[in-house]
Amino acid sequence: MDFSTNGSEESELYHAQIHLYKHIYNFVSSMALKSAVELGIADAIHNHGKPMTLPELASSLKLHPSKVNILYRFLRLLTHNGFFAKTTVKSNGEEEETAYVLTPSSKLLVSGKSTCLSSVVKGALHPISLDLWGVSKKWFHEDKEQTLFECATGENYWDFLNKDSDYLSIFQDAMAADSRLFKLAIQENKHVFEGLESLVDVAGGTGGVAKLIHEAFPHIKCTVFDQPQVVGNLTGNENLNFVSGDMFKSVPSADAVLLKWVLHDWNDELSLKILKKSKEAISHKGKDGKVIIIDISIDDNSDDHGLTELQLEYDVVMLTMFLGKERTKKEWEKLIYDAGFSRYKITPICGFKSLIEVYP
Ligand SMILES: C[S@@+](CC[C@H](N)C(=O)[O-])C[C@H]1O[C@@H](n2cnc3c(N)ncnc32)[C@H](O)[C@@H]1O
Repeated sequence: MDFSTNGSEESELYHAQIHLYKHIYNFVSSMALKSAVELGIADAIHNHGKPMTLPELASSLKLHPSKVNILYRFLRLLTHNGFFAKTTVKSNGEEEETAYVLTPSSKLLVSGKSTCLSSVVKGALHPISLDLWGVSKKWFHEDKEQTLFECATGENYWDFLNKDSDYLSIFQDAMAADSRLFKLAIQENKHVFEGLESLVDVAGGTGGVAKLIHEAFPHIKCTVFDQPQVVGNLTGNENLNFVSGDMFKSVPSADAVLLKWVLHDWNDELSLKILKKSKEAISHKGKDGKVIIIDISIDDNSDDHGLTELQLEYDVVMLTMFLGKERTKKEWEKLIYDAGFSRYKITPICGFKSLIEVYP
């Protein structure tokens, strides 16, 4: 050992080692979660309708008997991580047996529910999302402005996505799932949409969010604006229509522009272009038009370590996939004022995101 230790140095050393090892092996927790989703553990427990013992779970998942102990070991980690909880049930012989129940986190993995986020697990932990990290050293040393994704695959993410229909649908499912949770945020922030007669959801994907707004405010004329390959074949109705185009060229006119999970994909220069096109789109409303941004606003002063960690992880995901970024309040303010808007209001929503109303 390089340095002599007294009690407190030893304790610091061991704490540091635990801290380091925990971060080295964090991926095991992510992968165990992915396995749970692929096996359908949350669905099995949910469908069982009562606490489920290990043999019951293994049988429902149709696992070979040799895998029951492996399932137990995965469940032990996932239970420790808060995805399942243990209780006891009495078996036929009145003997007490351990059984598993869902927790609020694993309830988010139950298929068919409007709050199901399994597709986000599948998308974020897909081999395509993980393999790129293998070239990160090369990426750092290359004198080329490109994403880690481009460095790994030779293509930008959107081109790649549009060529691989299986991966495209995983991506769209993940986006749609994330958007469904937005329903709660709409209910809690009705005032943001009240008084609007029209809204265009720019880069709105397949329209998940616009449909929620349409349900909550049927009188608002909603337009979903996205690339031709995303919305070209979609049909809507009188108050929900799909328009294809390029948001860097122009944005359809409306009382409000919604940019949900969009600006974090782009660097400041391109985000500024999108914001300026959005400002043009609401110009007919004068001072009454608004742009509604849903994105992360990093709070540097937050004492919620887990929340900040998640926001900073998202930032690195956006950087590596798109050269995009998650922004602090100060960075949002600069971008908003640089785009020519005069005021803004930030409201935290959905736990880790923010709704930013921006006015001309
Ligand atoms: C992260 S997704 C956001 C989807 C949606 N807003 C949501 O929250 O579910 C980004 C979207 O930007 C769209 N997009 C990318 N480049 C675009 C462009 N130049 N014009 C319009 N949409 C674009 C993509 O097709 C994709 O649907």
